[in-house]
Amino acid sequence: MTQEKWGELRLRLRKTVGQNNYTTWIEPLEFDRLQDGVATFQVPTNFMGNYVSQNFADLILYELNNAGEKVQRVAFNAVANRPDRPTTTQKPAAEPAGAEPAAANGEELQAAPLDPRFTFEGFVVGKPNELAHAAARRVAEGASVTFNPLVLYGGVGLGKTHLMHAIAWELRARRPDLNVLYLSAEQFMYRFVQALRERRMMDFKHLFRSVDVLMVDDVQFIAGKDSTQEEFFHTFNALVDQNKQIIISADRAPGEIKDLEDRVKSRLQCGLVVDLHPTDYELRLGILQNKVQQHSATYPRLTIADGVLEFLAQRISTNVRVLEGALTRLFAFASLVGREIDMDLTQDCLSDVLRASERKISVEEIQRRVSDYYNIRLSDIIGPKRLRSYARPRQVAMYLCKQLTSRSLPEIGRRFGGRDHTTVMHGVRRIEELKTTDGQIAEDVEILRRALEA
Ligand SMILES: Nc1ncnc2c1ncn2[C@@H]1O[C@H](COP(=O)(O)OP(=O)(O)OP(=O)(O)O)[C@@H](O)[C@H]1O
Repeated sequence: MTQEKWGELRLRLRKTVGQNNYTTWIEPLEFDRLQDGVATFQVPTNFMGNYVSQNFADLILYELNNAGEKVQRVAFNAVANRPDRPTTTQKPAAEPAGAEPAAANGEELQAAPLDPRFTFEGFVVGKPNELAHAAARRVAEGASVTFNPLVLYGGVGLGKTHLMHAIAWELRARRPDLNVLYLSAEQFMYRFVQALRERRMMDFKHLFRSVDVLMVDDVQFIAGKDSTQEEFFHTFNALVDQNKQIIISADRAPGEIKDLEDRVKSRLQCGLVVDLHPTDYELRLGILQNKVQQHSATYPRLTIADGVLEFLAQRISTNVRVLEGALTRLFAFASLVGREIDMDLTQDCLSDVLRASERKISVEEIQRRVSDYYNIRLSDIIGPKRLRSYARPRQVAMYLCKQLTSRSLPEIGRRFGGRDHTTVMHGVRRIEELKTTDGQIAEDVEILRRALEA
């Protein structure tokens, strides 16, 4: 592909993602090469590479193929990286113990940029994250240090980095006098290795000991890297001695990080350790509603049909990043095809994501649960009787099959005694209507859904 062609494609992407996203994320991408089905772009930083890869890679891939290029994958390479350490959708793999990489030059050695969207205002609070949020808020007040360090831990994509950036933004606003340094554990290591190579350890020590608030993201990265851990330990102690605030994130509780020295573990456990629990349905729905508002600013003409967000919150329960990615993709595709975001578009556009996060709920299980619930026989749900006392539970079961499985309408029809797909569609629509007018049906459906998902 030529640079000119990329230039044209880029402009097409601007239409889809909106001017703001374009200026921040797409315009800085430099097309490098297309080889063996992989289109590689240069990006200024790792952070940006990860972000673009998570949020826009699908769209870029789509546009490239749409323009006739044969591309299977897009990759983003931070300018500061060595050529053999590309930034792809994955987080950097941990180095084998002791094998610390050579230092990189340039951008990567600066403090990591803060994502403008990762603020407290943009963080949706629910039961699973309320403690972590409250602790983060407290630290962000910048008052006297009450717990040191604050350790936020939790599984992938549950909002650790978001909360850390939010603290940093808030501190910048409230206490501009404080020297706040936010960086990933990986960057800490690069800085350390570079200082060693350039024989500038004094500068390194001075820099890290002069910050007022040190925030280190993904600390599990330094596990197994002995000299980096040692330096981290000394930095940590020096700052705690000066009563400077330290905030750490990790993907698991400090005690459970393999190959992290005991002395580092015990230091991390000295302060307040709070975890972000996996999201629940209500939190996921809240996050989706919040993100829809953000997308609506970019795509003011797009509408989203009732039930779509509830469906996504039910079906995608892995992590928030996947949920967000799904929504970004939906908006992008809906704007490309100029359609409302309804259930059909959602199922078409997200079939891979939905399949991947599909629960193991079968049509048979739904039929069994529903018949137990309404105290009728399984054969009455599947059989031909049209009595209301069978027909309504049958429609509820069809509705739940449509919501909770990836079966198509004809497939569902077949499993309900060989009924036609239009009968299933009618049943699903009927329950959708009744859910809004008949409180009893709404409650039945909700109880059954929860029982099936439990
Ligand atoms: N409660 C929330 N409200 C709004 N957005 C959220 C929330 N939790 C997570 N997100 C969003 O989900 C995405 C992933 O979050 P983040 O990067 O903070 O996860 P993480 O826990 O640091 O993951 P990792 O372990 O991969 O580093 C971000 O875009 C973030 O804004």
